Amino acid sequence: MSKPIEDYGIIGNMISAALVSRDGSIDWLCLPRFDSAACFAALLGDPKHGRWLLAPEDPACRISRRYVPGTAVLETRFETATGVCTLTDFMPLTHDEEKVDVVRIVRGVSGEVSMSMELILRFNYGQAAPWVRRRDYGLSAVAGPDAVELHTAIALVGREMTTTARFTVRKNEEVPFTLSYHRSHKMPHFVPDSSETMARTISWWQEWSKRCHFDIKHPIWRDAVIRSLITLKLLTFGPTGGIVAAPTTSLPETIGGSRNWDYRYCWLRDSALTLYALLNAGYREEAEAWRQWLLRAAAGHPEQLRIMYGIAGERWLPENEITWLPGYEESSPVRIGNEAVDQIQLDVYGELIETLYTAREAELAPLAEAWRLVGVLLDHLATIWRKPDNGIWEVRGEPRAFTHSRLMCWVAFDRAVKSVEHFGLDGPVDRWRELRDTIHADICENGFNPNRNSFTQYYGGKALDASLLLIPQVGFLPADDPRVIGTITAIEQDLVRNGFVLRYSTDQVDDGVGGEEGAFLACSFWLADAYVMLGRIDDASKLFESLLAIRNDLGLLAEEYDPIGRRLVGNFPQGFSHIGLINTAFNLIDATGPAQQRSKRVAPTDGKTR
Ligand SMILES: OC[C@H]1O[C@H](O[C@H]2O[C@H](CO)[C@@H](O)[C@H](O)[C@H]2O)[C@H](O)[C@@H](O)[C@@H]1O
Repeated sequence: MSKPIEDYGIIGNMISAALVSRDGSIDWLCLPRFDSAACFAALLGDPKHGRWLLAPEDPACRISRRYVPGTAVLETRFETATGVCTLTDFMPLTHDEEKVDVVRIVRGVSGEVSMSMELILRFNYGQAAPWVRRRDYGLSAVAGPDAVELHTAIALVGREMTTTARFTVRKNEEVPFTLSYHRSHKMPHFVPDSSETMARTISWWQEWSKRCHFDIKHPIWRDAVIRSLITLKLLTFGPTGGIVAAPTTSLPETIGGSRNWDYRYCWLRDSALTLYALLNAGYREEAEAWRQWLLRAAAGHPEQLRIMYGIAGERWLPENEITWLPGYEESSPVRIGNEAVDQIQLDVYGELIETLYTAREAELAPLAEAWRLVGVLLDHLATIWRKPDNGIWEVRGEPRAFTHSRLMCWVAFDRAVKSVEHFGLDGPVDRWRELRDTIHADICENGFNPNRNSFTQYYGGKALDASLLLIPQVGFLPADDPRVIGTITAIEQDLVRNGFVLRYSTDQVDDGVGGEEGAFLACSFWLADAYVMLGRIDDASKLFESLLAIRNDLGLLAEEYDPIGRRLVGNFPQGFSHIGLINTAFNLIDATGPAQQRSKRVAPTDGKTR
């Protein structure tokens, strides 16, 4: 039986991440990297697909939890009839991509608590039961290329391919457990001292989050922004700077449906908004690493530009279904890999070129190869911008002339022109200006439906699309242009469900998948941004507050929200949603926030305290 998505917290070390449920069970962990096979996959099945539980034996205990402030160290507090204890979960930082540890420390707070542990290791996404050997420090488990060592002083019992233990913890006692991954042909390693490692991990995260520049006059929003930044950092693959969209695969967009995708990859689309979020919050180093990742990933022939890449820039991400996992609340299939990698999505040219332009505006070190890449990409884009594509939402139905795709083609040429104008860079600027104007006219003529008084999802259609909320934000038309106001009004009328915004209506648009989906949270943040740009600050604040209210108790958001079932759905936690939160918060506290910066093509404020 699956647990609500809200029940999960994330811990991680910028190599991989684990989901820990309220009841003390790690139900998702891929080792050694985000995109490796999971060794705990109960999230998409049940405990026999792998999990690691540490919990009081008393099922009636009261549970509360929090992150140690400013960190990714999770603390769950269990109150039982006989005493209170905490469980602290974290993943120590590491420079070695192949040595990844999870540390869990049970600490007595008062009285005594009887605890039990259950470890079910199933490598290869819940399928491969390992060989388990007893060791003087605990156990070692091997399955093919993978091995883990469990270090504990507690006596272990092995039964039916499950390792269990029972122990009692009293006030001020600490009982640590560590699980350390290594390649099975290599030597195991140890986490030297779990308490010291915890102290080091806490202080690293607190130093990191102290760097956030967000006005302390708004403490609640500031906390939300810091949690979102920590989440974004946790989605970063440290060695390369790539940022995964989410650490999970196949958490469904509709419970019981088939809209289940693998998000453990890096999308070019999410890049420009990520850069604004990082730079405004003062994280230049991370922004620089992200830009470097983008440049390495996109390097090569412009016709071969992909819309997403693996965490090190891999291009081969074939999509397969895992038949032995039943899926979250029976939502099948469970997919590994993502077929969208081979799609044509023309907006990515605009996303990428805007990211490089913004980096230059923000005075990240100028890179000659970045400008060369822009020229090569635009030569190609000039020949293909009229082609039908799969669009921002990666539809698997018929390719169309999506309005948002063309909008971002306009952005691509616009930012190139601005680069020549602002930085004196060399390029065929007259040709780019001409193409920019041609695309602008084309969108206004074919992407706007006068009868609906709205821009539409694709040329000649009637359906709406929430991506059109970005029209003023990217500087295509001012927010008070009647066509923009008409589009915002139409979206408010047609795409808002119980206060949250759908990407499009699955009743009116055939996206080739079937079934419904929840409200896409990034789109709700974009509506709040559009309100800010229109000066409707109260509406923006209200919407932002209602988005904050649907975060789980740890401040985490999934990709979508089911406004009828009132629960988070989709992959979790999702970068796009948290990027939306950060950018909207900055827009709300500052008239020159990311939406204005983007529309005016000026630099993010680069971390100056507001
Ligand atoms: O639901 C349709 C598509 O959903 C995924 O893509 C979404 O997530 C991406 C990453 O944040 C985002 O860039 C994209 O715009 C979203 O639609 C999925 O990966 C696709 O395969 C799927 O068709």
